[in-house]
Amino acid sequence: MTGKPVLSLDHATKRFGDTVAVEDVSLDLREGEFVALLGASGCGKSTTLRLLAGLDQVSAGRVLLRGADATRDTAAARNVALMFQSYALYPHLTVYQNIAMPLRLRRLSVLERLPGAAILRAPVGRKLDAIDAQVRRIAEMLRLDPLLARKPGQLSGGQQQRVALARALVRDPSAFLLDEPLSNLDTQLRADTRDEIRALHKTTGYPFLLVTHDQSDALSMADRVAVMIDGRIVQVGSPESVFKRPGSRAVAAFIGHNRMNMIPSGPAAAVHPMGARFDLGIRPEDLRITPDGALDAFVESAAYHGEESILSLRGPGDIVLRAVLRGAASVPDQGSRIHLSASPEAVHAFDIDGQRVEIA
Ligand SMILES: Nc1ncnc2c1ncn2[C@@H]1O[C@H](COP(=O)(O)OP(=O)(O)OP(=O)(O)O)[C@@H](O)[C@H]1O
Repeated sequence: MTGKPVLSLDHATKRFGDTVAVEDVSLDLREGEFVALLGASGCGKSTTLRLLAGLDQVSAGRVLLRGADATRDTAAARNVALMFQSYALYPHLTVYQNIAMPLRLRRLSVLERLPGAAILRAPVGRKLDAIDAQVRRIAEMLRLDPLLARKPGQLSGGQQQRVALARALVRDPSAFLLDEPLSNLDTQLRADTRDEIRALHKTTGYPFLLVTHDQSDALSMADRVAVMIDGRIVQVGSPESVFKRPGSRAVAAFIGHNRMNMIPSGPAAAVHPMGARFDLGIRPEDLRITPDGALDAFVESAAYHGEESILSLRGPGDIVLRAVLRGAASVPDQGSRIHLSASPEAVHAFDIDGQRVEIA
């Protein structure tokens, strides 16, 4: 990664009473990059984001802004843009007024915000002109210009989302943090908004941090994925590396639409020689039915899902396995015996502590 760090956590820990929400987390958000913080519910993602934004203070460790200690800086001084899943627009204000609001609060005094203030004093007029130019620039970028006079109630969900994005961006933030921005959206809108956020990242060049529990969002949108489990970041890497080379059993189990099969050492030797010493993981979609496959299994059930079929299997030593058959592959009968194999690069090995062992 080439860019300089813009916003960083340096060995940050956050406790709430006896609960350790975030433990010894170090993470850089660099110039122009898109990072996804991925983890299950309650693992500490939102707290991490709040620490970066300055909405919560670290219990230990530091927050850095462009390399300088910002641990005690207020949220306003860090100027980080935030977007949450509920985008809470002001319902009584127009789209234009919603987008302009952060700039009015920041640049105008209480008196200057009164209606008619611009007529009385020229400097106020100039400030309002500058705000107007900025609002129109952002509105154009997000294709909101035809909607500026509407109120939020007169917009679709996706349009409201774009207004919220515009309002967050208008302040020219140091970084843009998004907390589950897609979770309230239906499938189509979700796909569109994903594209929208990706495009926005490209156009603006701000560092983006997306907090999500959804691996598809993380893998499809980010340059780097940070996987968080129980308050710790356990692996950071490209989407491909996190998926193809999970650093631990826990990451392997978390990433992938179908949970990775774990075959204990011993029976696992049927699949790969390393299985004599290590537990082996194989994704259900990487198991193939082949007449000479070394892994015997009994078909307990087969569920047809249209594009794929999922087999529930019982393997040697009564281990439970799943296999995903794609496309036109013929589905074996319930109660039959089959033979399975996997190519060596689809086999992951884990030691007794659950850490990845390279076997290639
Ligand atoms: N203000 C608080 N007081 C006490 N405990 C808290 C507080 N905020 C968070 N926690 C606890 O810290 C842990 C991490 O919470 P956090 O909201 O960061 O998780 P998350 O990964 O964002 O979860 P979700 O995806 O469900 O939003 C949880 O156990 C939560 O109960």
